[in-house]
Amino acid sequence: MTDKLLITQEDGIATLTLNMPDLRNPITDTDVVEEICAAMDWLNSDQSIRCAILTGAGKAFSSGGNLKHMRDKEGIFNGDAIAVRNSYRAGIQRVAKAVWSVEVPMIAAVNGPAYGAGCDLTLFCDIRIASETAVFAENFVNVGIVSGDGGSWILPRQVGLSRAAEMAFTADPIDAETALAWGLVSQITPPEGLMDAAMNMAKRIARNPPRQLRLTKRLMREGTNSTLDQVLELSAAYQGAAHQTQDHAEAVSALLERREGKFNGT
Ligand SMILES: CC(C)(COP(=O)(O)OP(=O)(O)OC[C@H]1O[C@@H](n2cnc3c(N)ncnc32)[C@H](O)[C@@H]1OP(=O)(O)O)[C@@H](O)C(=O)NCCC(=O)NCCSC(=O)/C=C1/CC=CC=CO1
Repeated sequence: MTDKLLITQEDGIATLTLNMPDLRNPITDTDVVEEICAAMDWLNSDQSIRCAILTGAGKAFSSGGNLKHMRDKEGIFNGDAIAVRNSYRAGIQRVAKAVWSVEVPMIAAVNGPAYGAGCDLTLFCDIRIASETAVFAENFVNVGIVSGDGGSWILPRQVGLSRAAEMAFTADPIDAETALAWGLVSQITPPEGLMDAAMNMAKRIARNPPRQLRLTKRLMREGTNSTLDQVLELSAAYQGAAHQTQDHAEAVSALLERREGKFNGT
């Protein structure tokens, strides 16, 4: 482990901070990839975690692919077309899959620029809250490459085909106001209020029954690639299980007794 991904946890909320601020938090170095994937595994296995926040240290959320490594054909960019293709599979593509399929709700607290793979990393989270200083750029063509990290799959799902095309073809960054208008973020805050806003939302999520949060997220993920019939079938199965839980009984009692429910994941 290095200190390129900082992890803290409090009251069931994990905060993950990309931590290479001098380079604006690029995310393609092998150790960064491994740390992000390991963190997602941990979020899945630690049932005490109810919600996670992902942010960047310093001025940027993430500058995406490491341009210095690209320039020097270093690390994952070293080798012929086959080698680079395999590096993508073993690297950033695992990050995309791990973040997209992480079981707990994940909020991206976008504290500054999010470029290329950094932009897509925010999109694989469930919710995005932006600082006024956030900008989003799907700027792969501007670097002379394509989005090898699943951006062409996730961006149209988040902003629609037309706006995704505009972002990907122009490579122009969009500011926080535009991101809000396009539905890419749900909230804008002053820079100093960003983490409080993200924590506030995380707490509102984390006060709900934890197993049901994970199942709800899984159903929504399944919904992106399934028919209505398939989702109804799966949700009936999950619902059958949910109705048997103590947390369900506690939630119903709490609502009827006009009090806050206390949930323990059973
Ligand atoms: C808008 C910026 C992100 C931030 O601007 P600013 O705060 O003014 O910071 P700078 O002065 O520009 O930069 C500070 C130092 O950081 C270095 N740096 C910045 N970005 C990168 C990067 N991506 N890789 C390596 N180093 C980076 C910069 O050179 C400065 O270093 P020195 O102090 O030594 O000079 C702005 O920095 C910016 O626009 N950065 C480029 C963003 C970008 O285009 N990223 C690539 C997108 S494409 C992509 O993500 C590609 C892949 C490819 C590989 C695999 C998988 C997926 O993605």
